[in-house]
Order: sequence, then structure tokens, then C-alpha cells
Amino acid sequence: MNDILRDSSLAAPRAVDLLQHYQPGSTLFASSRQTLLAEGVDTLLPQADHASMAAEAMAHLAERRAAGERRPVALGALPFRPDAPARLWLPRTTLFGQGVEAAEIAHAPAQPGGRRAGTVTALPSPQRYQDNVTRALAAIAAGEFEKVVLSRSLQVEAQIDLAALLQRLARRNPIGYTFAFDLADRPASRTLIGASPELLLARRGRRVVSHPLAGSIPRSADPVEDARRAAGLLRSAKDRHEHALVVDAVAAALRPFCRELTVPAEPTLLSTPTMWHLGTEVAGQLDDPTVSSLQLALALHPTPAVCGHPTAPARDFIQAVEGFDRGLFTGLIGWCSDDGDGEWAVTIRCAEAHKDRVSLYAGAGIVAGSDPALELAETAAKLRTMLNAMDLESALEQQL
Ligand SMILES: C=C(O[C@H]1C=CC=C(C(=O)O)[C@@H]1O)C(=O)O
Repeated sequence: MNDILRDSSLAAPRAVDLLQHYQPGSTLFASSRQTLLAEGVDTLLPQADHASMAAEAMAHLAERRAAGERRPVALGALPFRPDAPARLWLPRTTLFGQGVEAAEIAHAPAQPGGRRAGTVTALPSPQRYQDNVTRALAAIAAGEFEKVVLSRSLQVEAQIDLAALLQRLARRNPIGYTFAFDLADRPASRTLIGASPELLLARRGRRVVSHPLAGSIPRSADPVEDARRAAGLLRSAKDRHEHALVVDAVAAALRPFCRELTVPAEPTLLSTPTMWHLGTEVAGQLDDPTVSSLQLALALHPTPAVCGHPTAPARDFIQAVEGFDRGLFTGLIGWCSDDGDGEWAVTIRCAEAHKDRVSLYAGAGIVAGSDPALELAETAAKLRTMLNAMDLESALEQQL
């Protein structure tokens, strides 16, 4: 790592500098709170159930702290399904920097993050996705569950410039969680890269925050129409119901850990360059400050923002109809330090890149009143977060 970045007499490096030092093979996680750039693998946690892996990571962190390391961290990308492979590791070196500043990042170089799309495979096809939504609506009407999140994937042949893609994502999504995680022990160097707008859990000392999102509408380039859509979303009974299911589940999962928990009664609007979302910031004070950010994040996962309500029948339905393996998509991604502090985002608006292939993902929550064509359009708009940063939006317009 560059010595200028490491000089401890200077203030923490700026996010924009850490982003510029990212190279494929390293790992970066950036938010408005802080940025973290890590290299290498010191300890890779063996596959086990996620709670055991988390406990083992904390034990390794305590050892490293006892050995004199100033702020050891564990990095992780944990999958949607509890039985799918997780990646949780202690890096060889970690550098903490400042949070992303929109004004600084606006001047970051931003060459295209991808080029030349080749073959594109949609899993499932757009038609089949709409059929899945119709089936979900029938299951909801039959009382099998109240909400399910159905997703789809685009597998694209394209030349990806990971460093440029990461900078572009951070530049376009300065209030989100931008990440590029090296998954190198998986078949020949893969990178999970994205810009999630959704905070699963942040912990600093006793303070914990979650910012669930659910209920969405695509943005419009026309400012009048864009404002109309935002106002309509805020009023929509269907979207408020879809949102409330997530907030209730997040509050119920956090409450046992907290001596104080604030749950606003009304959602607010949150925007990304492609989407409007309903969001609610849930904040609390931990009862027991030894509970780590990773343990808390796992207690929340999977929220109904990525799975459904109730969890078990929604998960079974996803498994039965979705038609592809989500892997790390709709899991959790972030870091936890030895004192338990950390930040975990929901792994959405992301892609897994491997050589000249990239798999993109997007999902949408289905409740009574959802419309299959609108849900398809919503997933298309969500896919644009990555496609735009790769400059492939117009090349793939027909496939969305
Ligand atoms: C599953 C995704 O979004 C979730 C997060 C925010 C809003 C959502 C919605 O309105 O459906 C989804 O629950 C995705 O972006 O792939």
C-alpha cells in the first residue's frame, strides 16, 4: 500500500484517495461514515454456520489485538441462504479513511467501468419473471405469505475495468455503500462489486442504526414527473404496507438487544440516481455493548426487504420459482472491528465479476396489489445502477 496513505502523522486519508488506490485483488468498502481499504488474507474463516463463523472471527480479532495490532478488522460477504458459502476473513493490512464526501468524489476521474457487451443471458427471462410475480400474487391471495422478494439476474459478457467501475459507482452514489470485495478463493478470482443504498446495520459503541428500504419507483429524467412519482410513492398504501413489514421485522429483531429503540412512525423518501425508495431509520442503544455489529447484522438477516414475510414460506417460494442461485446477492457485506463496531450493507445493486463475465442482480418486493409489468420495470431500473456505471445501459436496453 502506498506510503503516503500509510503516514500516521497525517489525518485519515480521504475516501477519494483510497478509491484511487483500489486495485483488483484488494477490498474496499466506502460509506459516508468511513472508508476502508484492505489487502491480502491473513485468516480465512472455514465454512460453518454463520453464527459460528462470526464468533470465530471475533476470537481471531481479539488475538490480533492482544498481539498489539491497533484496530484489527474482519471483512465479510455472507450469502442470502444460511447454507450457501460465506466469505469472512481477516485481511493482512487495513487502512481506515474518511467517509465519502459528495463534493470531493464529484471530481474523481470517471472513465467507463466496462466495455463491449457480448452475449447476454437473462435468468429468468423477462416473461418468466412476470409469470413468477403472478404466481407469487396467487400464493399471497391463498394466504401462504404476505410478501416475497423476487429477483432476476443478467449474465453479460463484457470487459470490466473494476477500478474505474468502483470509482464511478462511488461518484454516482455518494450517500450509499460502495464496495468491491475480492472473493479470490472462489474459482479463479471473482469480485463482488456494487453500490447498495441500504444499511443493514451500523454499530458505534452502544449506538446501533439500521435503515431498511422497501417500496420503490424508478426515477424519471423529467423533474416534474420525477417529483410526481416520489409524492405518489410516499402516499401509496401498497408500498407503505410493503415497507412496514420490513420496519416491523427490523425493530423486532433489534429490540431484544437494545435498552432504547426509536422507530419513526412514518417512512421518508430516499433517492439514488435510478430509484426512489421508502426508508425508515431505526436507531437504538445497545443493552450489552459486547454484542458485535456482525452478530446484530446476522440477527436481522434476511429482512423482508430481500426475502419476505413470514421468512420461511417466502424463502421456500424463492427457492422453488426464482430459477437461479442468488449466492451473495441479497446477503450482507461489510466489516467488523475487534471492539465490535462495524458497518454492514444489504448486498444489492451489485454484480459478481469474473474475467470477462459479469452477473448483475435485482429484485423487487411483491405484495397484494403488485403489478407484474411494474415489478419487471422496477428490477430493470435497479439493474441500471450497475449498467450505467459500466456504460452498458444503452447497449442492453432491449434485454431489460
Ligand atoms: C432487492 C432489491 O431491493 C430491495 C431494497 C429496496 C427496495 C426494494 C423494493 O422496493 O422492492 C427491495 O426490497 C434490489 O435492489 O435488488
